[in-house]
Amino acid sequence: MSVGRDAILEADGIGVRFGDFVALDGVSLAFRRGGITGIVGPNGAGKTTLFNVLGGQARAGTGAVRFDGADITALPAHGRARLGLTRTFQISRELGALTVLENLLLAFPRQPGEGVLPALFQKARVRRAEEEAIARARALLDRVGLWRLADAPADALSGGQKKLLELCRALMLEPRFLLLDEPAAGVNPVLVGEIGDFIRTLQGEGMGFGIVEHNMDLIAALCDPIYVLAEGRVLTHGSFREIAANTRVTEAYLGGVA
Ligand SMILES: Nc1ncnc2c1ncn2[C@@H]1O[C@H](COP(=O)(O)OP(=O)(O)OP(=O)(O)O)[C@@H](O)[C@H]1O
Repeated sequence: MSVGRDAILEADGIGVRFGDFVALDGVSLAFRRGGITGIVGPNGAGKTTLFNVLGGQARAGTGAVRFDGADITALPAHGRARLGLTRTFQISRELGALTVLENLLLAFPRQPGEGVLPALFQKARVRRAEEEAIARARALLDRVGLWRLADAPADALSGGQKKLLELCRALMLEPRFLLLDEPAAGVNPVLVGEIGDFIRTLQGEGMGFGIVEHNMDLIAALCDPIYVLAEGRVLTHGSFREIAANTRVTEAYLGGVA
């Protein structure tokens, strides 16, 4: 399957080493504009490392990353977010102590400082930005049914609610393309379904996704194409039916890359 000119995000020959260990070895893949692309593979295959390179949290030793035709290989994460590319992060212990609403407000992009503005205008501008952030946060929390928990500490949420909060944090940046790191991990099956529905709704609004996930039900329900990573390389890619029928994929999951 070729994504070709439909690609919004592309990785080209990405190589990452940790000392002598090769975590990614010339990985090339493409994410379709407005599509939902899956990345699966056994533990240690390099999926999170690849997401870090795509999101700007880590630099590759070799290769290039392009977003919407622009070379973003050297662009830091906040620069990528400004272009419309962002990713989710697990709610850390520090963020868990903050309320649900505070988590979203912290994620709101800050305006670049304009030091020459008189203090009075600056204040008005900051207040407007705060009001905008609160309105955006409220609208998102309403959508996922978490507004009633706005003042609760994030740590008090269930695993699934935390995943929805992670998603909303990323949505505060109004991305065009979102990388989701294990959106179903630690989530009960009912909420996995709800998270999947929400992703589909966002896709219907024009957003594209890349999803790293071990939950094959969610991958099968949402993703096409799906890339299979094993030992730092792309083993194959295709529809869920195609990769499920590929014996090299089964073997990779059982421990030996064919
Ligand atoms: N900072 C690091 N230093 C050394 N080795 C690392 C580092 N980060 C990752 N690795 C190694 O690189 C390999 C790929 O790790 P990565 O987390 O990308 O895999 P993964 O496919 O996301 O695995 P999982 O499904 O278990 O999350 C692993 O062997 C891991 O131990």
